[in-house]
Amino acid sequence: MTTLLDGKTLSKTIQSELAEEVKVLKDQGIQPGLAVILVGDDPASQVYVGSKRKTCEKLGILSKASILPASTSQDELMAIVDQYNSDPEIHGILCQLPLPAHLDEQQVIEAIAPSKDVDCFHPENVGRVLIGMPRFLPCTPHGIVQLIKRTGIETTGKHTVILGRSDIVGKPLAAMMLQKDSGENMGCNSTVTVCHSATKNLEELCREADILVAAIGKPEFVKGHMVKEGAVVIDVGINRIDADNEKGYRLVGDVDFEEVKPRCQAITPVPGGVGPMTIAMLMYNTVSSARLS
Ligand SMILES: Nc1nc2c(c(=O)[nH]1)N[C@@H](CN(C=O)c1ccc(C(=O)N[C@@H](CCC(=O)O)C(=O)O)cc1)CN2
Repeated sequence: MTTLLDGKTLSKTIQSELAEEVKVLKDQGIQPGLAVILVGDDPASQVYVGSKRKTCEKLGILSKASILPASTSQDELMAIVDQYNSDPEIHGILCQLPLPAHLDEQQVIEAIAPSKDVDCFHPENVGRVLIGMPRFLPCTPHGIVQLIKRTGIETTGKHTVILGRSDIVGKPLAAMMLQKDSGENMGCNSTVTVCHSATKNLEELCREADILVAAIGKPEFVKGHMVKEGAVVIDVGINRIDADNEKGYRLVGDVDFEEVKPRCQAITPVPGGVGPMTIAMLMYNTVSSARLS
């Protein structure tokens, strides 16, 4: 029997825990607040920003948003970041990615005060994760580790193979899976291999994985023959492919779910796997930031 790693349900459990913590903070006179910046009209980004705002409301977190046109200039965007940096009601700031092509994402990321960088994208916070002294943990990798650990899946001594070397998922997840597990730091004591577009023996490496994480943005790339019997498969991909339905698309992951599922010990679905965990861990960071303020 394959275990379904149900991120939708686990994210609700984590949200309930956080709602309790928000109540405690409010009793102490601390109202957690998150600022979300969205530039342009990318439909998927609009969905994610909407979910972030709704989740804040549900948890009792103050949410402020700057929804800006695609024509916004770098200077205008930087001014908004500055404004939130000095806003005492705001403990977390995020700029939804990707930004329109004319804007410099890295400059925006580096302008966010590290103490309010709840995405954990600022170089200072990325560096802290790398040396095992995190202020925040990056949301998607942290969501993956929570899904694995709270299901009771062993990570110590296991071989984790990550497909994709993005700054948001592949690289920080590699650091967390590699990190020595010392109880509270979300380290996993795993042996890690990161595969990318120039990796030669990618299929062979995938077949060696005890834990296989697909984060390459290629619809249904991982096929049954690439997965070892009894592996744990984590699908980070959220790809919209054309479909003859009301929405005109359906979501598929980077894993061919039907082919891979029968071979696995456990697998995340898409939708309802890693995606909802990303938002839960963003809320976790916002509450932590308020607690630290
Ligand atoms: N500033 C950031 N930008 C982006 C991040 C991020 O963490 N910070 N990650 C992704 C987008 N993302 C959050 O922002 C995100 C992606 C997917 C989901 C999610 O819940 N997906 C659902 C399906 C939703 C749908 O219908 O499309 C699921 O998988 O079940 C949440 C957040 C890139 N940008």
